Amino acid sequence: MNVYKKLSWFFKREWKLYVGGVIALVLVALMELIPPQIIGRVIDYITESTLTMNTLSILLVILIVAGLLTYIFRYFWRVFIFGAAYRLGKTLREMLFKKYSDMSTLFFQKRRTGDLMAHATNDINAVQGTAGAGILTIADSLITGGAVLVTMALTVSPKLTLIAMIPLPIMVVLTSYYGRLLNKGFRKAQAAFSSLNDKTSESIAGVKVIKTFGYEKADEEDFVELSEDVVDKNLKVSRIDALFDPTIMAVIGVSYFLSIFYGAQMVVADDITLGQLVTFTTYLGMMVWPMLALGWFFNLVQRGSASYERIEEIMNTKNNIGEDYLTEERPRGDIKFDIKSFTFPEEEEVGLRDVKFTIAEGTTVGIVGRTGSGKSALVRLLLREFDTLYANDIVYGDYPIRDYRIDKLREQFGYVPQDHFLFSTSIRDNIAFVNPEVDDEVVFNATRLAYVHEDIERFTEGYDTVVGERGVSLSGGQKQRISIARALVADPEVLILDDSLSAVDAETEEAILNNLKATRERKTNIITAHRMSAVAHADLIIVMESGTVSEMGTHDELMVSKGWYHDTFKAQSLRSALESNLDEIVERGDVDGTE
Ligand SMILES: Nc1ncnc2c1ncn2[C@@H]1O[C@H](COP(=O)(O)OP(=O)(O)OP(=O)(O)O)[C@@H](O)[C@H]1O
Repeated sequence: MNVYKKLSWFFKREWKLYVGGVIALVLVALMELIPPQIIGRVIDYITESTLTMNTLSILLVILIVAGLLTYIFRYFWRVFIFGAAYRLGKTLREMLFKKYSDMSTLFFQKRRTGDLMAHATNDINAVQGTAGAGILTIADSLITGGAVLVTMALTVSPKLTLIAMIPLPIMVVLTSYYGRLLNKGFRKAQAAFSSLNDKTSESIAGVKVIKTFGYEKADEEDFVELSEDVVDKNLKVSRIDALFDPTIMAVIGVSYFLSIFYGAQMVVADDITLGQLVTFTTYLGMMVWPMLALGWFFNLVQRGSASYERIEEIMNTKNNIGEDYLTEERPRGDIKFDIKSFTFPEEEEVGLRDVKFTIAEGTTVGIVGRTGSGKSALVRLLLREFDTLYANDIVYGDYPIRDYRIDKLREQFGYVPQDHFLFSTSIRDNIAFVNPEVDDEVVFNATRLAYVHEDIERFTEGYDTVVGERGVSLSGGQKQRISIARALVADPEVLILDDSLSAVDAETEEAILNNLKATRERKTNIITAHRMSAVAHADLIIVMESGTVSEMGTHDELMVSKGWYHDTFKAQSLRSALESNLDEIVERGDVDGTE
């Protein structure tokens, strides 16, 4: 029942619909009381030989009117109560989606996609069931059941009514016990469904890897195993489900037995007429639905509670990004990194330590270093992906980054992440993502800067080409350059390219960097890269090594100091010179490629 208390905010909001629905249910219950009365009267008139054509016609007209009104009121309770439940589903889905949108990347790192999707679908459906069919079943069972009981007592015999109701408490005890069992089983079934959901989405996303490794069969077996688990858990729920109806029918059977046993004796003793006994048993037949509804109610409540608890768990998860801020100002100015130590969430080892450097406003800073040295971690800290896990601070302009409103801070950046992502929509919409209303010229300008305009023009559908799941596959380099164009459209104060030139050849890289140099002269640029050529032109180069800064300076300074940067730059230059020489030799035909 707790779930209703938790949903009280919704019932308060939609009370009019629920009151309307319950009134319609009461009216249906009242209308349904009429036919048994008429049947009893007709039987008694027949046994007393007093039935006239006139009386019969009046009784039939009453029956028809009652039937019509029942039809109308049934329609209204459905619209009111189920309508309210759909609104609950919509509200919960929106709340959940907002929560997902507000959460940091860490949240998504820890949760499985399928699980998050299952919350938004299956769990919400179960809660919706509690607010719709749940309310219906309890209201109907109380109203119809109550009305039938009172009528039985008032129009036939209170004593016989009491006798017929003797088995009722047994039913209430048993069905609420089944309900508790069902809660546990249903939670497990929902969790199994989440895993299956997750497996499906991962297999679809990773279909290329699965196929190239010839892993289809093993993947299918994994899927079948999870699918069997879902069936197994749901079968357990069904076994509990299956206990409800037979228990209720058995209780009603006992009630019938008691009513006929004692009712017949009362007819013989002239305490009630035969017509009254028939009316009584007809009413008892009408108790079948309210009792089944009561059983269903316990069932729905437990399903709804299990699912609501799962949703609540997500809603109560705290965002690890602090939401307090000190200033409404937009960040402007130099960016000063002063990180004493930073540890990744749930890690023990320090990820970054003693990182101290300044990115002057309007300059270009390159960050290089071996793989895993902490280049992306620096960028992610600047974007406030991890908020509270480091000592000292990153100061942007006048305030530490944590003192700005997060949306204002992030608006300053145009970020091209390492694992770039394109939406399943047109290339144009992908590029104009931050501002769909932007002029085509702005989009073209960005794609020219990112050196991808001509590639896009070559597609039959040009900028309207749909990418991803529902459209063409783009090359890694094309995706990267479209992602760069997307970041450039907003002409951000700070452009961050996190290893974003890795999939383009050296010439394209040079062209893009020249474009950026020419157009972003007064803006800040942060470029992380593996190719030293991508940062050689930067005003400041930071070399990272095992989470700390090992070298820092301009290209010329670093070449003089002859450290890792110098060695890597030399080695990479030599390799590219050799490669281009080799290309020239092959082109001239001096080398027979086959031998
Ligand atoms: N969320 C995380 N939790 C724990 N460790 C992490 C997390 N993200 C990154 N790391 C670890 O931190 C280290 C630095 O990672 P980072 O991505 O910053 O390296 P990088 O220099 O950008 O590497 P690459 O050039 O390969 O992209 C790596 O050892 C990585 O495994």
